[in-house]
Amino acid sequence: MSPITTQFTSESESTQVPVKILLLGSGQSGKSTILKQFGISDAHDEFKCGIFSNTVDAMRTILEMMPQLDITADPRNEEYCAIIYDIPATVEIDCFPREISHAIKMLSQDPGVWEAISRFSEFQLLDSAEYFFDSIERLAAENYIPTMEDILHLRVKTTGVYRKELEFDGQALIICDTSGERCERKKWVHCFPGTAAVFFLVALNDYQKVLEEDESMNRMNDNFELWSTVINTEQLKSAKFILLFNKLDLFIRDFRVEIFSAFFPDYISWKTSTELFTELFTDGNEALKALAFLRLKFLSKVDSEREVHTYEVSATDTDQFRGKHLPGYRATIYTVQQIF
Ligand SMILES: Nc1nc2c(ncn2[C@@H]2O[C@H](COP(=O)(O)OP(=O)(O)OP(=O)(O)O)[C@@H](O)[C@H]2O)c(=O)[nH]1
Ligand SMILES: [Mg+2]
Repeated sequence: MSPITTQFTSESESTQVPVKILLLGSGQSGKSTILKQFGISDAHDEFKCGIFSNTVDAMRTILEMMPQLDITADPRNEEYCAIIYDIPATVEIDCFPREISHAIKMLSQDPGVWEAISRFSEFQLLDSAEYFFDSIERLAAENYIPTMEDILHLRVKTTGVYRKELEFDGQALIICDTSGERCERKKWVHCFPGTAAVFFLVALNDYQKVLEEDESMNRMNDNFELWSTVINTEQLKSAKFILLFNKLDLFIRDFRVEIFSAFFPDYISWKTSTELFTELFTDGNEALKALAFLRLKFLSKVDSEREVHTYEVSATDTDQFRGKHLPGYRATIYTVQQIF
């Protein structure tokens, strides 16, 4: 049995007494994606429409941002830009018209579009944009049925609180998935009574982004403030806390030490002294050093008597969730199932 459920089971009178778990964290930290890992076991047709809208919306956002970023698309792709612009904003399609999928395919090969994607920190771009663009031919196939991986990449903003009852590893659980958007966080308080554990999610790549609802606020700073508030909340004093550092795949893929150290000016001196005095960093992976630093930053906001478990995950990674070891990752990385 996994570490968290083992604790709950030994403490609760019976495995049939449901254990209440809250998923908290800022918008897009991956709360609903974690929950999907428990709720969906197979491919599902009903997610098609959302996947198509995510794909079209992401391409439209990029095209709309390109003039502001001073980037132009290849003039030969103008007709494809026009096709994307012509799709009504609220369109609900459950299969990709050939014309649209072809336009997305051609545009996703445009160097201007690539450049805009590489400057994702300057605007609000869906983390799954590249995943969907890379999969466009498969998504547009006549007999397409979304895979588990597609569904995990789908972004649907949560509103209010979504409560799910399930049995996991023989233990009855009630999982409350909340909305992380600032204006929705006041609703969290209604879920606090009876909470056994809080899973607080932080998207590791947030240091490169600003909030959608307040573009003057860096998302990592918002995470620090939110974490300090939540961990010190009186009504959650007896709950166990699990700090989940999510989007490890994107953090490692996009890690740039100069951006990270510009955001955390004390990082380089910390790294240098840690390298001198410990053997922690023998594998030389820069992103994992930064991860160790971030973990300390978050834990520094916690009272010394308080126990907090930390894990790093990629909530969309089905290979990881099948328990495979990923090369270059530390052996201590758990799957979400293992953590529960
Ligand atoms: N690549 C990658 N994408 C992720 C990961 N976790 C979540 N995502 C994507 O990030 C987006 C946001 O995830 P959600 O689970 O909807 O985030 P949330 O915390 O529920 O957001 P709100 O409902 O707005 O509070 C989705 O498109 C997910 O597919 C991850 O570990 N890696
Ligand atoms: Mg959600």
